[in-house]
Amino acid sequence: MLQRPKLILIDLDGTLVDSVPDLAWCVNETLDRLGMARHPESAIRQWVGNGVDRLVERALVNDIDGMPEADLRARALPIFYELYAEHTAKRSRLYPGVEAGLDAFAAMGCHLGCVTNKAERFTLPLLEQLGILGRFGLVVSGDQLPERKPSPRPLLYAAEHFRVAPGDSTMIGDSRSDVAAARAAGFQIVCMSYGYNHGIDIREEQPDAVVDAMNEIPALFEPQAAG
Ligand SMILES: O=C(O)COP(=O)(O)O
Ligand SMILES: [Mg+2]
Repeated sequence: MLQRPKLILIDLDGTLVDSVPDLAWCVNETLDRLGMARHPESAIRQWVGNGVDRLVERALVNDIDGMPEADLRARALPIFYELYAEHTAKRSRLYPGVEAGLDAFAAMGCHLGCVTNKAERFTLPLLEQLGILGRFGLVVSGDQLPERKPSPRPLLYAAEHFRVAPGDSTMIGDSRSDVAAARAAGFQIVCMSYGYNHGIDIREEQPDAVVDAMNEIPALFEPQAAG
């Protein structure tokens, strides 16, 4: 059993939202406009998780570790930003079990926050358009603090905001960055089996638990002490 948390922080892409259909559409439209070859959605899926700039950089060189020339990057990013601002939630959907999971966390009396590496200008509209922005007492986006996941900093910032100790906090995510950030922050970490961990099974990162749907998570926590 996992300790019953007072604070739950939840990752966005690959955890709450299947955002790859919009991200892939925008990446490929950007590549088209630059006269470059498109990529299959399955490749693009592996590049999500380190922010939208990093996604575009990887797509421009078709390599998760690569970096494009500065002027190609500078031409591509504004095209992608303009497209993604329009296509933030056109094809993106909440995963099954997310709303029921959020209901259950609220019923447990937990503070809830969203901690993502996605830039704020896309994070807030995405949460809003999918109808779950109001569920979170705090949203920490990838460009809001000097460091993002896998740094523990956004998690510790949120714990401080809610005045909850890291040892009473749980992170829910889908990638090795979420596991690393949670471990370094002293949070418990639960991962979703369905997310985007760069094509690698998240079980290899040894989170405290792996589940197939968010509404399975409340049953992992020890029951509330009587009285
Ligand atoms: O790569 C991104 O833009 C965001 O990814 P995350 O929500 O999984 O942190
Ligand atoms: Mg994620």
